[in-house]
Amino acid sequence: MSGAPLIKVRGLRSQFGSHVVHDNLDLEIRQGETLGIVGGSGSGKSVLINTILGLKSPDGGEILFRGAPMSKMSGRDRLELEKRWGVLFQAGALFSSLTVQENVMAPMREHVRMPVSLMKELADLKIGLVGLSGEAGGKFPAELSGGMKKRAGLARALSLDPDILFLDEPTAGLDPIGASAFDDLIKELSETLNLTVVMITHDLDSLHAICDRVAVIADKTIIANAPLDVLTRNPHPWIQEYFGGPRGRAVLRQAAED
Ligand SMILES: Nc1ncnc2c1ncn2[C@@H]1O[C@H](COP(=O)(O)OP(=O)(O)OP(=O)(O)O)[C@@H](O)[C@H]1O
Repeated sequence: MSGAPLIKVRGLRSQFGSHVVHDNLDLEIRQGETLGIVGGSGSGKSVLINTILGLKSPDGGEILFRGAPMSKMSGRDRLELEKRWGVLFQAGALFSSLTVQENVMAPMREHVRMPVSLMKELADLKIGLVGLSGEAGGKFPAELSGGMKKRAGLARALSLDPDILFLDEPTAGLDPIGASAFDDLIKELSETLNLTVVMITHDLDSLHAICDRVAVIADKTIIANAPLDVLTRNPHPWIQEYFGGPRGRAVLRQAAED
């Protein structure tokens, strides 16, 4: 279920030296939706997410949160806001020297004051929520499979009960069964926790399985942002090539049968 605009990117320009990545890019993320972001390699998907997250400053344009420019927020308001955002980066980025439980507790230690026993309890709750056993909580990242690492990363992203979840290629590196199970998990969590999900992905199955809308980056801007069935009728050459290839056609055939 999606609703009012939550985040608006308006006229974004991003560049590194003379290399312009985004030029006059507009994007709207709606409350409660799962938005997929696709685009060729190097088209600026990660830079876009990093800019929304405040890890990179816009070189032009602005990011609005519930209508308010984020650049004008006080440091304190910004920090409060960021506590409500969960992020799962591409590599999972777990601390290798900490157990899964300690990894999930890390954002709590940084942002909230509560007894460690309560943090442990909450961390175990999140670990269960992503489908990991209690035993996994005591393991170190190196002892986990790729799929388990992703789940542990997701549990950490959920640590502070976020409203918005940013996922950078969450199913990359998983086998098709693992990827499909992870898609199901994200869908289930977004529905039960009423999350807004913004997800970079190259995975056509994920786009079909969980995204309400899909935004396409090409030519330094968002060229389309629509539900998958509408998007695939867009004549832009990149969209036609992406969705019209053999893998794209297979997913769309499946979508038509569902
Ligand atoms: N810190 C940086 N310094 C210089 N250039 C950068 C930096 N970060 C990103 N870029 C450049 O910005 C462009 C967009 O990068 P970005 O990582 O957003 O692409 P992407 O669409 O996420 O690609 P992929 O699908 O391959 O992960 C690339 O040309 C990249 O080289």
